Amino acid sequence: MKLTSEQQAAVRCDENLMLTACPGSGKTRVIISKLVRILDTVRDTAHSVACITYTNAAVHEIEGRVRFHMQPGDDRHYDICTIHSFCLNHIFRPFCYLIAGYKKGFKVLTPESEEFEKIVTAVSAKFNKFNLTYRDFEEFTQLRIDLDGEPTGAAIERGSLTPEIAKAYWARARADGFIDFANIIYYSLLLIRKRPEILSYVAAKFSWILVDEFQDTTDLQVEILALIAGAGDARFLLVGDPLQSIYRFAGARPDLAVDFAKRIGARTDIVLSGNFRSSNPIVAQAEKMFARTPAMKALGEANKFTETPHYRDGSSSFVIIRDYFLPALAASGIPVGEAVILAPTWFTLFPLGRLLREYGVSIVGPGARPYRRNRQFAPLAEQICGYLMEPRPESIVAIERTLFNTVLDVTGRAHFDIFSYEGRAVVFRLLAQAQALNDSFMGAIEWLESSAAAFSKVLVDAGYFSTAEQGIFAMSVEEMKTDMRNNRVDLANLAIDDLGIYANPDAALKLSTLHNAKGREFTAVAMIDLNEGRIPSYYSRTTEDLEEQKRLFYVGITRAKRILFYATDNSDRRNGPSRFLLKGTGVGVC
Ligand SMILES: Nc1ncnc2c1ncn2[C@@H]1O[C@H](COP(=O)(O)OP(=O)(O)OP(=O)(O)O)[C@@H](O)[C@H]1O
Repeated sequence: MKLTSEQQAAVRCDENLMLTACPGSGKTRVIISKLVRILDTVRDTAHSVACITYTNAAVHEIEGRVRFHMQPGDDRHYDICTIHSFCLNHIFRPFCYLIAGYKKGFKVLTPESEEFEKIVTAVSAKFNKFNLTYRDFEEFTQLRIDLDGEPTGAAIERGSLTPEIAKAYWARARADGFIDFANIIYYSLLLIRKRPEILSYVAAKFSWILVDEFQDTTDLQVEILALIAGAGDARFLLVGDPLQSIYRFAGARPDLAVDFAKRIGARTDIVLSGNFRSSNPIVAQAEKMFARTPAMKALGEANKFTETPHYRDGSSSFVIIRDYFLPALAASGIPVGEAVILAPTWFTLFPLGRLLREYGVSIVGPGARPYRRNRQFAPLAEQICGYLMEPRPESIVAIERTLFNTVLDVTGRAHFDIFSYEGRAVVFRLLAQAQALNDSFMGAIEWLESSAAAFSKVLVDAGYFSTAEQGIFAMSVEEMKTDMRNNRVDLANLAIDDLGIYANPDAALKLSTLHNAKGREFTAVAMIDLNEGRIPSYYSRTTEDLEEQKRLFYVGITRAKRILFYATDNSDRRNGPSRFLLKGTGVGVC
């Protein structure tokens, strides 16, 4: 793997290091090279290296890339994980028998699980809250615990939850033997704080701990790492970019990262300043927002692109995307699948998505589904609707995989023959049924009801479902309808394409919030809704809030490789262009 001299210096540094890395600077490459280098030193010892990343997607990416460098037996010496799985596997699981309520074990309460839904519904009912929307459910996933053990987080500070509801939720989860992500971190901290023998056991295990996206590590997480650092000989490579810290609402604070680095005496003099992602004009925009020291330089292939970033003001985001962004993509020969529309909040993306689809552009939705993802018929229905929208041979493999998981979910039986010739024939039968129903021009709800019945019959004939399991899809459709009604979806006008957007077709235009775009890159980016009040949002009152909004804007700019579009909406005359677009306070395009 080719490394720049800055990247090499970071990999070779054998002391504690806090590495500040500009956007697109190849942090992943550095972390992988470091991991491979450390493995050479721990192979014949009892030690390991932990590589803590921010998301499961990052875990998979690093795992996939590290595999090429591994020797047999190496897997005992490294763990690539999120901070939650680090705490779960190395602290909470081995010692949970010490905690009342978890003495006999536990199950993790994931937001996709049915138990999560049951617990949230039951606890909300106690507080007289019924007909929950996905926002209500989401608020429970945002709950956190502070260093004193008290409930906190945006859902309490500015959402609809109270500390009493949070406590009731956790008590109920615990009574049922479940633990959520917030408590995994909290109990792990308690265990190592109160039991020195546990702390030294954990600290002795690791010779190195590598932490990616360190700027978004929360107070409790930093405390856990600090205790481990104080109790053993583990060295730390902390990689991050304080200018991309955008999770304050989740408890992240860049100043904590700096304090921790000081506490462990980490070097801070190595910096990655080469950006391999973006063109010169885009890097120049980012530098106007935050001038870095040393300045960020465009070093990658995108260097050859010269398009200057555009600003457009229009009567709606849709009009700007239709009249300027899509033609700009076409003029540069960029497929829409390589482009993204980024907005400060997801709710403006829904109506935009619908207008774009009506205009004939296939899109990948803003992520939030109007029904719960664990509905048993939903994944298969989405994949098949995706295929109806855009019949691509690659989608067949995804449908097969989804069918396998759905059958496993419904029946508890793993039918590996789904991946055989016979299995593929069943998939084609499902697609033929789906197409026939689609051809009769029905709405999405009628299609869901009819296809639930038709698909069940195909699966019974194929031997994947028993006759007793035949009605499960229909029940699942009823649950999806209830969810959608609660989420105020206009069922009468729901189209089959509305469901297909969740199947994630590669060739579709992506719609995402700025937050969800973190860590990703796109050939072309249109940032929309860039009005005062939206970014910075109305909620941003303090200097810290405003700084965080500025960093969010910066994350948006730095996702682009070649084309960057800024759009404001002049339909609401009270809110002019965001200060981040102006000279002096921003990129200076208007
Ligand atoms: N030494 C190098 N030579 C050529 N390309 C490189 C080098 N290092 C990294 N890259 C490429 O740069 C791109 C950006 O890398 P990566 O996604 O790791 O960025 P990042 O630092 O995580 O960015 P961000 O903080 O914005 O998410 C990748 O396509 C990667 O392959």
